[in-house]
Amino acid sequence: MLSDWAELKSKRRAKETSAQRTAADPSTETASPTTVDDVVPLAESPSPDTPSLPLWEPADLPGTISIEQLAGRGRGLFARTPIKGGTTLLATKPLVSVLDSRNLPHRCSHCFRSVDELEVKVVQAKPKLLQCSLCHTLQYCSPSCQKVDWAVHKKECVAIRSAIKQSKAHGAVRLPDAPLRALGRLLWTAQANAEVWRQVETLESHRAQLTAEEQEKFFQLSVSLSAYVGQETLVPSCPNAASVIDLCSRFVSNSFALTCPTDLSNIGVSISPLTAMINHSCAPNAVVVYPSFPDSTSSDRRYMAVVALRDLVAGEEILTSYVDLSSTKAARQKELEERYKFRCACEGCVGRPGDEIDPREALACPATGRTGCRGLIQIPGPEAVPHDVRCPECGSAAPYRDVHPAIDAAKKAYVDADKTQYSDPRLSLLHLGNLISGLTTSLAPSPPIAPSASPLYPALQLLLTLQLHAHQFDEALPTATLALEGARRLFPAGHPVLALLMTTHARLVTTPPASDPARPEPEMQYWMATDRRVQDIKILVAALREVEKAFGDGSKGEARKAVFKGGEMAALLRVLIRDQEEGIEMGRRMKASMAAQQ
Ligand SMILES: C[S@@+](CC[C@H](N)C(=O)[O-])C[C@H]1O[C@@H](n2cnc3c(N)ncnc32)[C@H](O)[C@@H]1O
Repeated sequence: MLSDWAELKSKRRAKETSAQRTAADPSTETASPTTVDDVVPLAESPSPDTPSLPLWEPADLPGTISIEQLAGRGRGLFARTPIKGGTTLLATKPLVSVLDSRNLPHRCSHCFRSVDELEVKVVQAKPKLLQCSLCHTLQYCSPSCQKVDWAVHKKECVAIRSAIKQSKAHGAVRLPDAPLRALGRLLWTAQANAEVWRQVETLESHRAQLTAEEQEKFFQLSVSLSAYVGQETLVPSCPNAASVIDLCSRFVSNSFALTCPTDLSNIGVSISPLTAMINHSCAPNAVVVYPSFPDSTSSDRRYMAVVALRDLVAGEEILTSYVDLSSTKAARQKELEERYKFRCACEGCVGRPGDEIDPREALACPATGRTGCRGLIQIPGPEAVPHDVRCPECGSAAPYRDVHPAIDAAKKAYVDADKTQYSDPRLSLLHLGNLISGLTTSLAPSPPIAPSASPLYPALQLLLTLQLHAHQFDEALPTATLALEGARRLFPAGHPVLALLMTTHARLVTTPPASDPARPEPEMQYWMATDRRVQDIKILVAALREVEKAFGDGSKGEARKAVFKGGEMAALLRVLIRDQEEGIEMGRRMKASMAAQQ
């Protein structure tokens, strides 16, 4: 098969020298264009010639959902009946999920819980993860997780050991990265179960639309894959070069970020052919989450859920966003064209009448501090001459001078902060502090940038993560408040990012002072302020309601819904609410006994 590749490469080079690049499949050579825009025949408008993908009916497809073939965009999932917002539309187990290399040492490789999440359950002793004694790479939270995972890990373990050995011979220990390990697991799973490969083959491949650079990247990936899993595993599923490119292309356009159930950070990658049938919109009506149902078996924990963000009508297409909704339209469209090979013409990109101002590129109303006006002003283009800008909501005017240089400098500072967040979080905090003051103070006399605008919103998100990690809770509260204000403009109601920010905010405002037996007064006074504590419970309950909607109702039968609703994050909030209720009860008893003594 590698000779097949060599032939493909030399053919391509030959074509390139004559200023023409060829498509990946040698049997269907077509001249390819030279820029992303003209290389890719983008699926902009429905094309009646689009070949139909197999209409595979998965066993776990609920009766409320149908699969339909759409001209120009392949298959899609549709609501058969009206469905309430917050309903778990799909609860499915991905074919493969793997942790990225950064998370491998800290999380169970079967149920993906981190040491911190285990600590919530096992209070007495700091829990430890069990390491695979052969590869010393994967960790497990329990012998049962390790035992279940061994079915695939036994092959992966040999491959990882061999990859580590080879990398050592080249001077540095290098672990195969997450996409390679995910593809490896997919191939080993398919070897044992032919149905798995049948599902993989239903995924959309964009082989014919790849650029020369992508072909080169996939060529490198396929060489690494072949070395990692061995020819005997690769060839039965992918007998020729075209089929390996298809596999790589399918992986890129159909894989999902595996996210942590309690902070939504990316921790790895998943493949689910059922969920991958959902098409994209920048104004989505559904979202993919991993609620990690509490108090359930390890295989229950690994469910991927698709949750309705709002009520759906019968016949409505289910649409999720493939891209970060806080990024600008230009950035979203670039990613969709490059990775998913279509030009997005959704409501979020084309806009609705009255939606002229993009909150990602806006200034805040200059009167906000005085009047509380929540209006936004679109940032004028860099060529705009100094003039006054006006808030479209309250009409307040402010002098405007070009803010683009300050925003560009802040974007650079954000990239630096993002890069050093793990290696040097203190430096990251410093960069973010400079960035935020640059965006607020150096914009004067122009109005300040809106908290939803780029790069202030991503900077607030990163700052919040670092402050929480560094236990800087007092500093984190204003950051969370501002980030929540920005997020409300960027994400549709019911979105998990809003639920998470509401939860973080609620936890920061309701955390009691630490217990100190030598100085109990602050804690006593805290609990005896029962009216304020009752308000705190309301804040926590409001966050819980959001989380229950955003992470879904579990949809696994009424009896289980009470526990499963909202997943792990809701379970955590229920514990906090119970603690608060117990604290209030304690405060009331203290007040009563003090009154009795007087
Ligand atoms: C994860 S798949 C979605 C399901 C796909 N339609 C199928 O039949 O397998 C992603 C691919 O679907 C197509 N797609 C998704 N959303 C689209 C949209 N809004 N407009 C056009 N094509 C879209 C693109 O080809 C994209 O690479």
